[in-house]
Amino acid sequence: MKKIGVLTSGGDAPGMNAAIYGLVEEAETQGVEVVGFIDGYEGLIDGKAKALTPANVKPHIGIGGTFLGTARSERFKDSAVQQQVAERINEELDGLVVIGGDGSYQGALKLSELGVHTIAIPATIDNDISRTELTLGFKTAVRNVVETVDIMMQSAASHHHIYGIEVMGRRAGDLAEWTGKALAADGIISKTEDFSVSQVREAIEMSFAAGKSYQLFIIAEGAMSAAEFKRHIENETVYGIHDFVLGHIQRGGNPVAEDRMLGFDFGKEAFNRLSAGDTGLCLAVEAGEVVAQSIEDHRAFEDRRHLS
Ligand SMILES: Nc1ncnc2c1ncn2[C@@H]1O[C@H](COP(=O)(O)OP(=O)(O)O)[C@@H](O)[C@H]1O
Ligand SMILES: O=P(O)(O)OC[C@H]1O[C@](O)(COP(=O)(O)O)[C@@H](O)[C@@H]1O
Repeated sequence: MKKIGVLTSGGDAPGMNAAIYGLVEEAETQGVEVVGFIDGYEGLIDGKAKALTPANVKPHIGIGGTFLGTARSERFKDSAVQQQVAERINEELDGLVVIGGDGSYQGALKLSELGVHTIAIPATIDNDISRTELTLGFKTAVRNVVETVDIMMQSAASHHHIYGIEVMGRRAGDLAEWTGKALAADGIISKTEDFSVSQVREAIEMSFAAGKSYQLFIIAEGAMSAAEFKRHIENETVYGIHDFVLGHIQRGGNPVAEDRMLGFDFGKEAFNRLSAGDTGLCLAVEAGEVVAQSIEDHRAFEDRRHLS
């Protein structure tokens, strides 16, 4: 193996830069060159890349986002484009590492079917990839939500307000569940079927009766919007709701140590897999260890707690 490529794709996730570092550092020990494609599959299509070394990647390991840039590339979904890209990559490189979420995995699978040696690394704040205990960025997003809501609650407590806060997660409820627990929320709506006006009313009444100074409901974006939550509660009870969408504050921020360390491990393992001649694999955490699985098995995401 002489030269490999790496790209970050889909929603950025803190820890992506650490994964690139783990890959580049391991590659250097084996004398293998690494190029980083700019803006995910967009850079792959246009041949936009830069040479990566441990020295030029290291300054980014403590920073959120991805210094390579990322994109949601519609162009790459076209099979003729995939074919052209695969032909070029097969001439120029000995392998490719794709760092991204479940959408990016599908692109990685296509490339591997077209003969490009491809390994995928799970990176998304949603933690919505099947058969891995963790995705890169999730723990940092949990930290972001908890610290932000802690601040918001100081005002809520002063006014005895009821907050309905919508968190990200696309179709998955992990971010809502983890942060709701950490914040001792009065209710966590992580799936649509978790929502019941009477339960929310009861929770508010119990909370007030217990003398709590504020009420907090954490809502997964895939379950319902904070605006919908407010509408239901205000139409069907006497209570008023302050609704918030936390938005992209959840996705940025310097990665927590766990996301950096996991990134290093994923990057290193991705290199070792390519070096062993593997392809069509994605990395995962199982019982706390980094393992490799077939990307194809992830197609249906059937064993995750996805929302309908
Ligand atoms: N079925 C597919 N075939 C080929 N490429 C895909 C497919 N689905 C997604 N992709 C590529 O992966 C990119 C990222 O996917 P997206 O779902 O936006 O984010 P994530 O990877 O974070 O889930 C898409 O913009 C597209 O370029
Ligand atoms: O930033 P965008 O493009 O509006 O996308 C928002 C979506 O991206 C995420 O933040 C991350 O999703 P992915 O990692 O799957 O791309 C979701 O939680 C959210 O639904």
